[in-house]
Amino acid sequence: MNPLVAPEALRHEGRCALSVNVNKVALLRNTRHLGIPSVRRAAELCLQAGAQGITVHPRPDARHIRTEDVHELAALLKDWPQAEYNIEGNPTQNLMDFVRQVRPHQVTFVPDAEDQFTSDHGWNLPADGERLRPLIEECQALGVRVSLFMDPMPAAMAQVAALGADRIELYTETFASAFGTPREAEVLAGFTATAEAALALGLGINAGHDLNRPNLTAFLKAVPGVLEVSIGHALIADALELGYAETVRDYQRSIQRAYA
Ligand SMILES: CC(=O)[C@@H](O)[C@H](O)COP(=O)(O)O
Ligand SMILES: NCC(=O)COP(=O)(O)O
Repeated sequence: MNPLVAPEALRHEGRCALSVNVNKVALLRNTRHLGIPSVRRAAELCLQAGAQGITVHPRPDARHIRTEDVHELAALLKDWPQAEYNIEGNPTQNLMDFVRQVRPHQVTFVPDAEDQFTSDHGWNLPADGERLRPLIEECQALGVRVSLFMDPMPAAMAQVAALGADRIELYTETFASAFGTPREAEVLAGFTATAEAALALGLGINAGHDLNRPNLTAFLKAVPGVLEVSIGHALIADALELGYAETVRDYQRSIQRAYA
């Protein structure tokens, strides 16, 4: 069992849950027909080490996470009742089938094109809003929390709230690329202002994209109320050197340092 407390309990402690994105384990696995490295085993080792959730982003071209991975991880997560399953994707493409079949704890709507290299922008509201509204309602009717992937734009938070979404996921690439440069403080201020606007409207806050061990503490110190970070690329790269367990523990230490 997960030795740490559940994400909802963490919220009350003012701490942040770590959801490990295992896309890149699948990417490596898919270069042979041998089934290694195992996505399921990677997720299990991360949960055993104290991760509070698993994230996948099954892209339409199945370049990494495949349909069977989504189902296998859903089965695994049933053995981890305190951990959360977060599925990311574009609800106008393949995402809703997964939501209907698997009913994860959370779905993150991301406005990616079918052949997107990697996610690189948030939703454009209100332009995309009316397409999203019925899909948000359907997810919520299935008991699935909905988070919208958003750029750091305080003024857009009212549109998110008006759509009835539960959370935003702050797209953090601009912070990651500014980290350690003279632009860092100014860029972080935009994230802080967006989080404050979201909190004032009762929205929950997640964050992700290019977060890593060096930049995570600074982000969480500056941005209030972050309930969950989903981290994949850097964390799996670290795990190639350190192993999953030591890597997850190290990211947890980075999170703890933000609230020390
Ligand atoms: C939604 C998001 O932030 C992405 O980071 C995404 O989940 C990663 O996708 P890739 O692993 O395909 O780059
Ligand atoms: N939602 C972001 C995510 O799951 C992982 O992004 P990255 O760490 O792979 O950039």
